[in-house]
Formats: sequence, C-alpha cells, structure tokens
Amino acid sequence: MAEEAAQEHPGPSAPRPVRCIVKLGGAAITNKGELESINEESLRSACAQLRQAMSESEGDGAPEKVLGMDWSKRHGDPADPAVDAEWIAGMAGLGLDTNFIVVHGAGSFGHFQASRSGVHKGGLHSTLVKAGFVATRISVTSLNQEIVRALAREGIPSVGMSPFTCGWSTSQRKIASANASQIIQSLHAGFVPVLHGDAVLDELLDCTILSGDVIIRHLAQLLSPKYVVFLTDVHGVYDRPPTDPNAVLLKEIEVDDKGSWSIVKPALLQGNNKGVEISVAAHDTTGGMETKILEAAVIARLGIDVYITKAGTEHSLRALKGDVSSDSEDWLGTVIRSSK
Ligand SMILES: Nc1ncnc2c1ncn2[C@@H]1O[C@H](COP(=O)(O)OP(=O)(O)OP(=O)(O)O)[C@@H](O)[C@H]1O
Ligand SMILES: C=C(C)CCOP(=O)(O)O
Repeated sequence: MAEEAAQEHPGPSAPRPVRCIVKLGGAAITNKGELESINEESLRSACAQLRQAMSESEGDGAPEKVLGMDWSKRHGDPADPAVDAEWIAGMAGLGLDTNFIVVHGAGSFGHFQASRSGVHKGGLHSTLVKAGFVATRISVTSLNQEIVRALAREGIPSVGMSPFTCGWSTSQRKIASANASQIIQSLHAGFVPVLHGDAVLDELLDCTILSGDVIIRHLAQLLSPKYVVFLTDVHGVYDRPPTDPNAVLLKEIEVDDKGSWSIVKPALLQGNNKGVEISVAAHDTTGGMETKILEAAVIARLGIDVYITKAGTEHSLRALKGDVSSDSEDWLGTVIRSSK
C-alpha cells in the first residue's frame, strides 16, 4: 500500500485536536555511547517538564502532590510500592491536559543491535538479520517500558504502544500501513500513548528500522497537532556539527509550499544555500539529525510549528508548553515553520 493510501484511514475521529506530539530523543534520554544505559536525570526531568506542560492548575508555588502510577516493584527495591489509595479515592481528577503523544528514539538501545545485524537493510532469510530483529525489539521495548514507568511516576497516565505490534509496516522504508485507531482511542480515553522507533516488516526488504522521527511526521499528518517538539542532546540545528567550536545555531528555518527550506535567523546566515553540514554516528541506523530536519520540514509545510531543543532546559519546558513566539529572542532552539 502506498504511504498516501495508508494516511486515508486514520480510524475513529479524534475528539479534539492533539495539543503536542513530542519526541524524547535517544541522544537525550540515554547515554548514546554506552550500551543500554538510560540517562536517568535527563529522563526524569523530561517527564517532570511534560507533567508541568500538561498541568491545568496555574500553580500557587506549593508543590503539587503527584499521583504516582507505577505500582510495580522496582528492581532492587526491598519494599512493595506505596499506593496512597485513600488519597486517590478523594481525588476529583488528574488536573492534567493529557492530549499529548510521546514518541521516543532508541539511543543506546536498539541501534546497536540493528546496525550489527543489518536489520535496517532487510533480508529476513538471513539468520543474523532475524536474530537482530528480535534483539532490536527486546532492547527498544525494554526502553519503552522504562519510559512509560518514568512518566507514570510523574502521574502521567501513559501506555506503551509498539508500531510493530500495532501492525505498522513499510515498503522500501516508507510507511505503508499505519493504523492509528488504537492511538486515537487511547487519547480519547485520557491516556498518553508512548510509541517508539521500532523494527518493522517491509513489503520489499522483508524488514527495516522505522525511526521515531518518521513516526512523528506520519502522526502529525494524520492528527494535525498544534505543535511538535523534538527534544535532543543539543540546542537545535547548527550550520555544522555542534562539536565544531565555530558551529552557529540556526534559530529559525522557513519551509515554502514546495518543501524547500531557508534560514531566517540568524540574519548572518540568511540566503546561505550551502546547506547544513551533519555528522551521523556509525551505529545510527536511521540517519540522525538529517532525518529529523527532513521530517520536521514536512511537518512545518503543513502549517504546524516544530521546535527542536535541548532536553532538561528552560527552553524545553517552554517548547513543551508551546510558549515560543517568533520574536522570542531569549529562547534557545530551532523553530521550523511554514513561510505562509
Ligand atoms: N548540524 C548539526 N546540528 C545539530 N546536531 C547535529 C548536527 N550534526 C550532527 N549533529 C548531532 O546530531 C545529534 C542529535 O541527533 P540524533 O538523531 O542522535 O538525536 P535523537 O533524536 O535525540 O536520538 P535518536 O535518533 O537516538 O532518538 C546530536 O548529538 C549532534 O551532535
Ligand atoms: C529500533 C531502533 C533502532 C529505532 C530507531 O528510532 P530512532 O532512534 O527514533 O531513529
């Protein structure tokens, strides 16, 4: 099935517009250089900021009591988890606008297994690829479980959803089938769906890796969120890899109706048509920052603003709240928007 055809059947209609689709980038929430290692502080702060962005109360300064929803025993915990049943029974509601979708990347989970076995290139007749497919899914779904638990500890009613088990598939790496009805029903029921980049079946290649960035673009086309946020480990898109001390942060990029993009801010780079220089880690199977920019441009062309910024900063909190206007000089990140 062609990608366009896949988009014609989103399933039941969404009750109200999705407020935000957010990518928790693998580079931010994991230690990318260390196999299967979560950056606990970054994950905790991203989840706390998501809660703040969802909070319906203005806040009188007093810390809100959080209804923790992770009632499972954590590895190494001596005691059973505490469940404050009396307090829960007296609660009127969660006080959260949960109309968000979270998608996370793989970081140091999944990419390593996929690149070692070549899952992204396909060929399930090879035992190595088959084993790598299984290993990639074990790795990335274990990260998904940890992220769902971290969100649940912040009182966010999150539910994990894997593209592979929801029946999503590709054809030559492009989304061919991606039924979103379960996502829409979950939103409708007040849950926050938590998807992730995944290993999926491919009509022509047998299998491939579907990036979280591509999933976000697809969901944005289907559900028209008010804005999209990519949280990662750098402040945004630079004119060259940010490891270069002369790299300049691109603060605003415009996308025209043909999909071509141009730098608006900083003014000194306006009209620069040399493009952006990007480096991608050797074990990255989905194209790194390059994929993100391409997918972000498609989203922006729909008239949906995209914010790319660093997780765990005041700038990420503002982005999650949708509080970034075109004249926000003090906001650090890249805004990608339509020129119209
Ligand atoms: N021109 C550039 N501008 C910004 N970042 C760049 C550029 N070139 C390379 N990078 C690198 O891209 C990385 C972020 O992209 P990456 O795809 O790894 O992010 P992510 O979405 O957080 O991770 P994942 O794909 O694992 O979910 C940064 O660590 C940065 O060093
Ligand atoms: C299983 C894998 C490797 C998913 C990759 O997703 P991404 O990190 O969002 O590109």
